[in-house]
Amino acid sequence: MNKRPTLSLKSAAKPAAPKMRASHARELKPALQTNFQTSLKPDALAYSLMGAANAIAQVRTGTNLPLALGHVWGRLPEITPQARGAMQDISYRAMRQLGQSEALVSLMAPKAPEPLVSALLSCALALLASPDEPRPYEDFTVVDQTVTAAESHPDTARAKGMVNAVLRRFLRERQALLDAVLLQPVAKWNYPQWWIDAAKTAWPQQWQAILASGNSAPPLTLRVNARHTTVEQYLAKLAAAGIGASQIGPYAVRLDKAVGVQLIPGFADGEVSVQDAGAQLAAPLLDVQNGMRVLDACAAPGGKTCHILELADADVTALDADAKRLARVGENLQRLQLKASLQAADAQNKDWWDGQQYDRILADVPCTASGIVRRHPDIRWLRRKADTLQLATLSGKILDNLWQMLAPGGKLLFVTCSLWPQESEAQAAAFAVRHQAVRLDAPGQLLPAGGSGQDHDGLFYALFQKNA
Ligand SMILES: C[S@@+](CC[C@H](N)C(=O)[O-])C[C@H]1O[C@@H](n2cnc3c(N)ncnc32)[C@H](O)[C@@H]1O
Repeated sequence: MNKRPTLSLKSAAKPAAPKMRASHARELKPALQTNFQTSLKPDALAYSLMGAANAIAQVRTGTNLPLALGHVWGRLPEITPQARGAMQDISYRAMRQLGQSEALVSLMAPKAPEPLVSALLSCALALLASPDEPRPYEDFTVVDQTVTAAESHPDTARAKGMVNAVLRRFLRERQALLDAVLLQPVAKWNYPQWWIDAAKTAWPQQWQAILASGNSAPPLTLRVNARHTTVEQYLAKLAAAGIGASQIGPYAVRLDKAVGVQLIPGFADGEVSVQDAGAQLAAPLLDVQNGMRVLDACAAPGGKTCHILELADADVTALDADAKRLARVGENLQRLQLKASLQAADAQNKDWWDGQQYDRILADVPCTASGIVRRHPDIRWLRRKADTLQLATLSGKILDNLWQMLAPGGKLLFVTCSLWPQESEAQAAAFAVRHQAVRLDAPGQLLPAGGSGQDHDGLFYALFQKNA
């Protein structure tokens, strides 16, 4: 029996939605129920669809997808690893196609559906309109299981007939419906309109490729631990385990097909870590030598902290404002058998600092994360246009504070995973002027890229030196 759940969703800022016809243009009501307790069996697609829909409904009211999935999984003691994987897969697909799915629903449903119904339809349509060939499930199975899922939950049961009608109509009129909605940029690109406009303004030549890249599934890229092995040796180890892979950076190996970390040879022993090839540029650029005092000022979860320590015997302080996230730096250091001092503190302040200047500072500042949307397809639906300026203001304060902690002759590496110049190049240029900082050679803006021999997220790097 489904219990009437009690927990209410955090009602955060209203999410951006694609253009809707008049009857849909009213505010979406926040979902009132997030407890996902079900009589469905974990091996049924309906079970995974309902779990994924629950997570998507939470994203639409401001919760990030990993957290939302965590809430759902936490309420399902009987869940299997397969069902967890299926929920993850469906919800990530749904995020990548949300603009299109919501536009389709807006075209077909007689009135705006309740949030959980809308989310369930988005999950089903992401499977039925999947760009993959073949599609992940038979059309008939998706429709049947979505209707079963709708029937199983008190928030969706009344909409069962409408769900059935919408999905069957989509199957009958697929091409005509798609042709109609794809005239809307939000449906075509699957980003909020302000995001599409920002990409066009910042990157007039590349915006389409950038948006398309954010909708692709990310590769699984590993960083080979230089203290343990070499890329050549590790590639041989992968080959022996029957795992296809290629080198795409000095320490970066991209697997041909993603696998769970438990299946990656040597992962538990610290031979490799999961890290995007673009992010792997940070530690070498920082040019850390043995014995240096290094501050990693926005360190969690510690990918770059660990890479620095794989390359040099340095005295590293890993600082992060989020104590929970900082604990993950500790876990990563432990797996890799590395040591750093962990400090939960705000990089805008000096109250935690012992007054001794650093030889190197890494400032991988908080940003909109617009360069890593292929890994986090929920970000585009969670961010607001005003976030860019707000985050740029915060990161400017962090940079100004850190500069005072840098020794004369020392280097500060400023990093963002943003595509927006306000957070990146404009910030770097203004910083250089404010502090008369010498700007050293660094990649600047790396747009997200795939293709032979490379594959990385969108990142920005600026390297500064303090006059001696
Ligand atoms: C881009 S992430 C860092 C990723 C990390 N360098 C890595 O490679 O794994 C930015 C981090 O900044 C932290 N942060 C946000 N505001 C901060 C502040 N005022 N002071 C210090 N850390 C902050 C966040 O908690 C987050 O972990």
